[in-house]
Amino acid sequence: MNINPRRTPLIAGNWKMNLDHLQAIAFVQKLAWNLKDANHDFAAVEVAVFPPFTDLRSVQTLVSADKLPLAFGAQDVSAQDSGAYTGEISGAFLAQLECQYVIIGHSERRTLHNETDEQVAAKVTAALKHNLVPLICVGESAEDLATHGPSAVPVAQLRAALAGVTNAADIVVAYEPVWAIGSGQAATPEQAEQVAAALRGVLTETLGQDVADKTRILYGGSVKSGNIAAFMREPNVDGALVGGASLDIPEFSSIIRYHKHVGV
Ligand SMILES: O=C(CO)COP(=O)(O)O
Repeated sequence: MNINPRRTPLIAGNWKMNLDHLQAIAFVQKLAWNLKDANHDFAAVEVAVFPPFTDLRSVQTLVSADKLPLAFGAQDVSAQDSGAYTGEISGAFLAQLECQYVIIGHSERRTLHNETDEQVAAKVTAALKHNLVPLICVGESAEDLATHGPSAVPVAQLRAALAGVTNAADIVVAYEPVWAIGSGQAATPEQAEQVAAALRGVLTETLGQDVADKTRILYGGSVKSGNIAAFMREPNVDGALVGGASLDIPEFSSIIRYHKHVGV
């Protein structure tokens, strides 16, 4: 288990394009009750949800009114602040909605929307400008893995994403191998650790030891309640970015409470 006191584990749920704003309210309420009933210690394992843009105002209102100990964020952000960018969402708007985090460079953005490393870097800079913590996603495809080995592509993607980051910024990195996303075939904990260690090396190189020590690196790709504990035992894995399983309250709650039900 990760015992680095500088890194609070983070379990994050990326809802992708699921749950409308009414469903989001019911879901977040139930998730919070479920975790409260289970006496979840939010200071020991942080929980964040990433609903679609159209849900964020509803989630913010609920979290704020009921003082729920849940963090939330958006699934993407514009590199621009404002102007003639139809369909884009400014980091300023997300900050006004009290989003703490924003996912940047998810593989579905990179592959389905041809998002480049340069665009990812510009979005990271924009997020930091608006005091949002960028949750930077990196990961190799099955072809990349066969051609370049396990860490070359994620390492290059992270270097590129940090191009405009100069100071000791608050960031989170998620290693999500493309072949493991939604496939039911998760990486092994050893594979995740190998890449996470290489990514921490990039953080040390670019932002210094202190930032590298306190930055959380998550694993994502077919995380379930049955495999989370093994990932969390790895020294460089500080949490998970969960897709499908984050939409099932008992399952997501079980992932969040990984140390209870499997005795890590
Ligand atoms: O893409 C993911 C989270 O961002 C992972 O998705 P799954 O957990 O559904 O594999």
